[in-house]
Amino acid sequence: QGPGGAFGPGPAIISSGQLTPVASPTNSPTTPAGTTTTTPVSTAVPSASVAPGTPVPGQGVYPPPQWWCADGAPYCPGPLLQDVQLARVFPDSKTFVDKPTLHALNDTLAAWNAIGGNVTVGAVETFVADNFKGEGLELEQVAIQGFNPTPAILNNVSDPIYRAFVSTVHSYWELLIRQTNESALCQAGAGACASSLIPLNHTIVVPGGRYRELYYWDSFWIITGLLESELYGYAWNLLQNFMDLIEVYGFLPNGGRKYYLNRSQPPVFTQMVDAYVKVTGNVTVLQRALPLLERELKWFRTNRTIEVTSPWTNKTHRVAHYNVNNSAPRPEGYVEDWTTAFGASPPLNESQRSELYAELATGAESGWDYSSRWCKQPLLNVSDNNQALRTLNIRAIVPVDLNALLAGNHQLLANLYTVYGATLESKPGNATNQTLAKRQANDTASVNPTNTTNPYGARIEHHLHMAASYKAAVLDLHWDPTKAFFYDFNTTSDARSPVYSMAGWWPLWQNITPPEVTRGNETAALGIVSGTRYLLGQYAGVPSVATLLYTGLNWDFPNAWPPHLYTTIKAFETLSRVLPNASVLANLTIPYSGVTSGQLGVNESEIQPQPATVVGNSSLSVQASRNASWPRALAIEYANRYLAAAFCSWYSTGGSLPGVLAQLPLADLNATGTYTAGTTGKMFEKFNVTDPDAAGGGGEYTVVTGFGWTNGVVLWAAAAYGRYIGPPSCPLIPILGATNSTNSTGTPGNSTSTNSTATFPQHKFYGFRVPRALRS
Ligand SMILES: OC[C@H]1O[C@H](O[C@H]2O[C@H](CO)[C@@H](O)[C@H](O)[C@H]2O)[C@H](O)[C@@H](O)[C@@H]1O
Repeated sequence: QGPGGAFGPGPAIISSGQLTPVASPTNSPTTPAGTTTTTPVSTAVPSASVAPGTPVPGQGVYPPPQWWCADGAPYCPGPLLQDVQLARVFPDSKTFVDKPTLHALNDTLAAWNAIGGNVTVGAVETFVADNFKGEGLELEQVAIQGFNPTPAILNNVSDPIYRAFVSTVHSYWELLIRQTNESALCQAGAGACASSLIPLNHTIVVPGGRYRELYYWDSFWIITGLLESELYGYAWNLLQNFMDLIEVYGFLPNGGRKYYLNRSQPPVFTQMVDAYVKVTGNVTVLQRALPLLERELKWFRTNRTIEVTSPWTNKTHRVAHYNVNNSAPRPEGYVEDWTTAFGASPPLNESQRSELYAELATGAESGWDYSSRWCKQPLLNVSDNNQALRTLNIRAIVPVDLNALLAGNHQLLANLYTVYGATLESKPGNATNQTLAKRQANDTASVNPTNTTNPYGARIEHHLHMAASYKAAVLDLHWDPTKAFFYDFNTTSDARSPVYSMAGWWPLWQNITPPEVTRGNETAALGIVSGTRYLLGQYAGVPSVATLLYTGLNWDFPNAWPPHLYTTIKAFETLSRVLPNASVLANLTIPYSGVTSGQLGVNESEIQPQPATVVGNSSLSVQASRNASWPRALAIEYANRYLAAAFCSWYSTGGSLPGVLAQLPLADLNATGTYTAGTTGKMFEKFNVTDPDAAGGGGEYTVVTGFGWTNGVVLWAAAAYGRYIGPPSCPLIPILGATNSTNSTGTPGNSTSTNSTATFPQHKFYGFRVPRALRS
């Protein structure tokens, strides 16, 4: 990869007109186009936080031009970008690079050059105000089409509060659907304005907040939710956009901005196509998708694999790692990356800085930006993350989740060829085609490489071989039979990483079971879940905490991310399938002493405490889980915790459900420390393992709300497990259920819940609220 590498001499750019919009296949669900509604464009005004005459730091030392950014636009690393970003006229580095220029690129560059040397913060402030438009202007919100206010999944949710909540989350898609705003688009050429947006031909669904464009791996959970919401057309549109992107660039970039073109993200496109085909039975999408799925997987194989010899078996495996060719700060994280390089001691020389920038971009490619998983010394200085970030070593790590995912992708692609080949064999228009496809897509056993009648026999064989190859690597390099869990493999130390992380569930998500478990050994399987059974009892919030190390990084304790809630439950579902006769346990949770030795990578004394101020641990509140086999019970309890966290954090930021649940009084909302006056409930991008009421935190930006994958996983969890889950219970938050009864169901200091059958808001909880801000 590099100049002339992945996609030719310069960046190829999709612009309207360059790509022929793809027609909807005849039997696809309606593909919505857009009727514009109010476009939520914010125009952050540049504002200096120091005296205008203050010189911008760092002048004269700039990173080299980057291979992916040949047009000298303001979002490309160079003097303009660095001086503007280091003037810090916006609190968030992403704001500036999302602003299109007001005038032609040439005029903008001329205005910049006119400033001359010795750039001051005031000069930057004026330059940005005079030459740039609102960030995100090139995308517009569109009115949702084909919206069914009562999708079938609502019937799967027993509790009335949750049902109304899920219905509300379902309605949030409209807030996140965008289409390229043709009228605001910068055309190609020197006389045109410049914008970092990659224009797309179809509607997208954005995560929300500062993430105002398409994101690659987020879109898998977004599509999962869209399918639950019966919004098949928007799922189809996302797939078409991804296919357009593969056609133009040869791979899928991190997101829909040109500054993301030097990297990808966890490759979940095959999973998206598979999910779409399974739910809709629409296999015609495969006609275009199959060659492009091939292309994406080949890109990973060509650009992101290395050979590693196992220290245990001496076998050599070709395995994937994240690896970005980059020698400049990330444009959207410029201040942060520059500060990591320059703001900590000892000073780094130019080549050390280049290496660091490659590591930082590679961390972003992993989706886990950033985490103790990738650091040589994650706990070096927890009050200054720059110290740990300087020890990033991600390119030398063979991530367990990535390799498990690739194994699963090849398996799914073999399945999809089988399905598509079968439909070609039957007559076009045959009414049984879709039924057949749907059945086969759900039946992995249907893949038969010796099926000579399938025209794709050779491709099926190839992908089964690739799946087996990645699977063998995962079981050799990542599975630790002593600790009974899957870990990253570190090529620097030639050993497995000691960090217990949620990535370790991905092999089971992708149906890779260790040999002990495959043989039906329940004791071995209980060893795998021992750590998570302990965490379920230890913490009050969503137990799928990224890691157990409290570093202050975004993908570490206490943050629990929606994708991992999903993949962990999927892993439990795999165990449930492999062990159909698994026991019903008297106690689902266990003490630390019951955890397989060494599994969690930290001693009991190093386990972060559950703050006593958060009471009302909602674990094991689900009656159904008490009678279920343990893999199923774990899945139910995880879903319960997740729905509780999504609901409670939304409710404590002003959420209400007309006729079902009143908004909290202002005094209570203010006490939460997360409420912003005048707003309604927020859907957070991540949660806190210790507190179902709170959002996650840390990382390089303020917690984001919206939020695509959060909503997608709420809808999925509700559809799959909502029937088992009773009323929500939020620690120390009075739930103002609509009821005529004045009976209190709570006592001071306990969490509570309410039945929600009646009609008028009433305080149901006479407890007290501990302001989050006062908690340790
Ligand atoms: O601006 C900082 C980084 O933001 C993104 O990463 C985070 O948000 C994404 C969107 O929800 C998510 O996909 C990713 O896992 C998060 O860590 C972006 O993807 C990064 O490239 C970017 O540097």
